Amino acid sequence: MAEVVLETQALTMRFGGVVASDNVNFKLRARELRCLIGPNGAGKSTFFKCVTGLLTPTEGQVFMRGQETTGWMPHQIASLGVGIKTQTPNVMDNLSVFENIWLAARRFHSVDEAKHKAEAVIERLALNSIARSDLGNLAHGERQRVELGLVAVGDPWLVLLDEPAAGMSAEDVERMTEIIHELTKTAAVVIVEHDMQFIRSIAQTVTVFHQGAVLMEDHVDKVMSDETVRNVYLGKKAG
Ligand SMILES: Nc1ncnc2c1ncn2[C@@H]1O[C@H](COP(=O)(O)OP(=O)(O)OP(=O)(O)O)[C@@H](O)[C@H]1O
Repeated sequence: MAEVVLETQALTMRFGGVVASDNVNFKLRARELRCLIGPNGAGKSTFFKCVTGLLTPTEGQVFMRGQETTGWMPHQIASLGVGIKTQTPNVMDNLSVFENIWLAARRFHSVDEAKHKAEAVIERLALNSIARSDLGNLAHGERQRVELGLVAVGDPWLVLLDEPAAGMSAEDVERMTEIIHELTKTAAVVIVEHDMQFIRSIAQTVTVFHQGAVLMEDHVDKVMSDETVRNVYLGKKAG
């Protein structure tokens, strides 16, 4: 069986009296693709933030390739070879796509290597046609793809994405799907997502969150036809 690259043990996050993440035991193996789903307020973002270092869990532990990372800062986690895309854009509008990706590559590589790396990522993610355009002139979907380029340039073995398809057109979502499949050739990928069409097009296994806890973890088709899950999405009490 493939190596476990991400694991949480009894991960719990409280905000005052609110248990936003409730005793979550999660495991992801090398090159696995997993979507985290659930209705609004289910605890997906809180879990994502605890794993990516934006929050320190109140209780429990996070492990990446067996290394405990609980309480680490996002840049420390990134230095392990983990690519993180949050909902806050991390790009410079007045620089071109190539320059943005080159700058990200410089964090890991020498000047010359960074150039080769940036060119390779642009090729790999099919960004050639917009490589010389300034970020500020790009459409929303294109910017999202460039942000995945910034993630890919570090050759991550684990990629953590918060709503990469948010606000995208159907065509953009299709391109994003291709990029994510490309990433899974070399990395395990976790995606927090709302867009069910997108989830169906990329995911095999999904983890459903409800009231901070994992309600179900199974194949996307099985999950979507499950009555408890359907009730949770419709706001009925989970039985
Ligand atoms: N900083 C915070 N302070 C207090 N409560 C919070 C904070 N962040 C999240 N919560 C609460 O924790 C619970 C889980 O929220 P979270 O944002 O993780 O859910 P979510 O599944 O990501 O929701 P959405 O799909 O709407 O983004 C909610 O009840 C929310 O109000």
